[in-house]
Amino acid sequence: MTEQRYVAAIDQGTTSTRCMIFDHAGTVVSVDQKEHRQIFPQAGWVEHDAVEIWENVRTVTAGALAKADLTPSDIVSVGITNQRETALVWDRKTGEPVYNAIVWQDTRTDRIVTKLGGGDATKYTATTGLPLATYFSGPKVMWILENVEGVRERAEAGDLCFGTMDTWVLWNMTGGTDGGLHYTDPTNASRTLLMDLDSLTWDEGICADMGIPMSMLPEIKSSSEVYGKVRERGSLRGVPIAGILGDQQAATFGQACLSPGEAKNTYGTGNFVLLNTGTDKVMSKNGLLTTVCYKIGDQPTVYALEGSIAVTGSLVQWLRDNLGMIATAADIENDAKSVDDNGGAYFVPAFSGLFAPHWRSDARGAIVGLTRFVNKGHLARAVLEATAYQSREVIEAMNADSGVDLEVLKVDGGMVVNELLMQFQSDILGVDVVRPVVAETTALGAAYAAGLAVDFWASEDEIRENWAEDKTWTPSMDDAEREKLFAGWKKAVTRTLDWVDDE
Ligand SMILES: Nc1ncnc2c1ncn2[C@@H]1O[C@H](COP(=O)(O)OP(=O)(O)O)[C@@H](O)[C@H]1O
Ligand SMILES: O=P(O)(O)OC[C@H](O)CO
Repeated sequence: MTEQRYVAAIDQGTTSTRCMIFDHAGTVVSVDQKEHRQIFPQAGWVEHDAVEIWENVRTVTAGALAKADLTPSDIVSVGITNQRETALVWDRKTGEPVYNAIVWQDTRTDRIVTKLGGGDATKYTATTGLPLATYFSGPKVMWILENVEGVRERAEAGDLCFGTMDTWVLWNMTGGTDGGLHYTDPTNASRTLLMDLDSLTWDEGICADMGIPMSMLPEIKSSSEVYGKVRERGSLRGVPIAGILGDQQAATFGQACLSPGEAKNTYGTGNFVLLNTGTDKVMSKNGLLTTVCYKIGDQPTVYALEGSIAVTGSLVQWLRDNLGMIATAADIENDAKSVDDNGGAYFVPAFSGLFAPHWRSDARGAIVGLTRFVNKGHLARAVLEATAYQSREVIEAMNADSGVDLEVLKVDGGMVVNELLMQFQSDILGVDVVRPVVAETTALGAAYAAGLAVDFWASEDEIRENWAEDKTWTPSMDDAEREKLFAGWKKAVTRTLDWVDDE
């Protein structure tokens, strides 16, 4: 009987919002997707219109149901997954955001984080697992409180809510101003710089340092439990909302990296490598983040080490949208195939500074090694190679921190259709790279979390059984060539540092 029923997942990503419906085998039954505007008010700032995003959630939810010709009674539960860190503050009485959502890539909090740390970027690392960096939500909320008129008073009066996009979507789906639930899960909360990684509670001292009233913060629930039901006017009316995972943790879950030592790399706007470290919290000495991987109901918390890379697929977008060098993202592969190598050119896309393992907000992008020999094909290769080198940097750091020597890297995300990139990734790492049949692992992971909570899937074993390989790439580059290329990359990275002057 269960085979006739389905689980839905809402994936609120950086560039688009999707709703996907899955059956019991984890197969995609239908998808609907809509992009939203990327707002760049000034250099280094990135915002989203949260009202537009909520409208898109409604549109794609209705769209996915219609495409599969399903009604809410066919759906056992719905999960939410989301771009992480992106911070929103809204009025709990009117439902109106006080400012656009400040996106994870935004670097406007540069000076705020430097001041907070007083020269020590690791000030909150022991508690939160994170370095002080512009990437995380807390300083973004601080910026809103300090810079949007009247907001601090309203926050102190208890009128405002803070949330990452999971919370915004959940609050609206469950009724908004009419009883909306103000909850988040530990994977999202662990990206705010405000949560204690051991107790999974908000740290009052850090909140006080940032001037963030505790009344603004959502309640931290688990990643898999029934939080509530969709509001009566919603197209999924009455369906239990039963899973919340940040998108990279959701992809880890959807890739069935459910045992310590298993890792995945997601190739989207940025790249995010997560290694499941089990119930052990591994603190990084090599520039990685310690984060919550998932917490299923009242089971013990599972942690992960994460290597977050800010710019990978978005570099391909930049080539398309800002330079017009390619017409579609897929064109980059043909251009790259027109040459045998990078011709000596390296492209370091430090557009938001450099994230893991460097954490250098003073870095900016650079193309180095240019000669008159370099042509469009070489640059296309340099663009794709940048993703693979950055991935190797964080995987090396992971090995140093955890001792785990990956035998195989599971991959997913929008860039993994690029065969040249996948082969180069395997070559530059010297390990097998494997892509699963269902590459939509982010939405799948959220669906699994929501399905486990209502016993649609009985256990994590069923999730492991559903995972199936589509294609594997094996290394074909000799060691000397591999190390020569990677040494070139490391040298190129040094050329991007110390670029932004302190004003
Ligand atoms: N064939 C391709 N080669 C290289 N990059 C690609 C290709 N197709 C899509 N991309 C990149 O993949 C990214 C989209 O991946 P996706 O997983 O949908 O992103 P996100 O979830 O971060 O919004 C875009 O940045 C796009 O430039
Ligand atoms: O929406 P994505 O896939 O670009 O993922 C964004 C990450 O969650 C940022 O930490």
